[in-house]
Amino acid sequence: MPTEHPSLPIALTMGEPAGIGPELIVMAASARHEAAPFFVYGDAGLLSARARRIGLDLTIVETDEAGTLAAFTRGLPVVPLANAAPDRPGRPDVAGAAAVIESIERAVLSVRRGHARAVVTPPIMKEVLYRAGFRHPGHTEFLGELACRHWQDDAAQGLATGGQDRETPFRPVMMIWSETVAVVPVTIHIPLSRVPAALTEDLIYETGLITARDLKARFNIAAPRLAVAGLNPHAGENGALGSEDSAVVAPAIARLRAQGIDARGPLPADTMFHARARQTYDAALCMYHDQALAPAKALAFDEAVNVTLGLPFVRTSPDHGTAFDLAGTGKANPSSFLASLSLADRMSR
Ligand SMILES: NC(=O)c1ccc[n+]([C@@H]2O[C@H](COP(=O)([O-])OP(=O)(O)OC[C@H]3O[C@@H](n4cnc5c(N)ncnc54)[C@H](O)[C@@H]3O)[C@@H](O)[C@H]2O)c1
Ligand SMILES: N[C@H](C(=O)O)[C@H](O)COP(=O)(O)O
Repeated sequence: MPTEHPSLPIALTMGEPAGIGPELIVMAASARHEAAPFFVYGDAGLLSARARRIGLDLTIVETDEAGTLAAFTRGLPVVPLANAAPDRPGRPDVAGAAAVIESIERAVLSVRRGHARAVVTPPIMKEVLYRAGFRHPGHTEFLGELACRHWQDDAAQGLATGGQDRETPFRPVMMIWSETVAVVPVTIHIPLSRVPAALTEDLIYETGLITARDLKARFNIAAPRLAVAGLNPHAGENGALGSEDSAVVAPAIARLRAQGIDARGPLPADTMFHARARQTYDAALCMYHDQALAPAKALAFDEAVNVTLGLPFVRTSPDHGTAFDLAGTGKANPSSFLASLSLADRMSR
């Protein structure tokens, strides 16, 4: 599955201009993070201003895609956007939304066009993008659409796409990964009240298939072990505390097992994250966002990485959000962002 060229740089998006994303980028550039070259689709004025605010003396080099590797030897390569982003730390503004979206679109296209080998995205503020008309719940879902647009549509036009057929849409799957624990929310950015209806046997089965496939292909785990959480307390307590575990989750697990995948469950979610339990699986499939992300962030907030599985390219992101309370102060911890760069580098080699 990996098709990227290791000598290519990694493309960064800019993230929410008012959040900590821009300062994480300049911190990483300043640290010459493990020398895996990267560039950013961003606003050079904003990035310079943010570097100055947090006391970093950083050379910003505006360039085009062809010049990014050479520019990385001199500083932070920035491929300029058509849209501007205001430098107002802690004060998100819909005026920056077009730049945020453009940055994501161009980073994905840069991989498709062979200018980059992976995409790393600092956090976005979803609500401000919704106000600007953004139709996707978050990056994960938007990246799935961009993959379809650039890989599937190219396949339909007969262009080479590394084996992608023109019929099957990409299904992005969120995984929060760390050495401590890896979790996959089957439903992602939806209100809790909609989870039971959204949770179908097919959705759980397909999410499990994609997770197992990408753990093999991208993480070199020969026979991935999946632990599948139940939806209800005590995984439904034999139907006494809810029917979904036996009616929906268990049949999906049976289908995964029939495909040769080592999937177990439905397991009571409250007892599957303690240290001994975590030794028994490579990823926990969880039924809703916080069932997955709360344990992952509790156990590994500073180093966990958000990875999108199911795409024809590597995408990672830190596990935290925009942290408006820290933006512009220089106090944000860059470790999850640096881990995202390292993992993107490793996965795309
Ligand atoms: N990848 C993404 O795009 C992504 C991920 C998560 C949240 N978000 C967005 O971020 C916004 C804010 O979300 P939130 O407040 O729930 O979570 P958050 O992660 O931004 O902040 C939660 C707490 O953690 C702290 N924190 C976060 N990152 C930190 C860092 N690097 N160093 C030190 N402390 C840090 C913050 O100061 C805050 O106290 C929301 O709009 C959400 O949609 C985006
Ligand atoms: N659900 C993620 C989290 O809470 O960390 C976050 O919102 C990021 O999602 P995207 O990568 O889809 O934007």
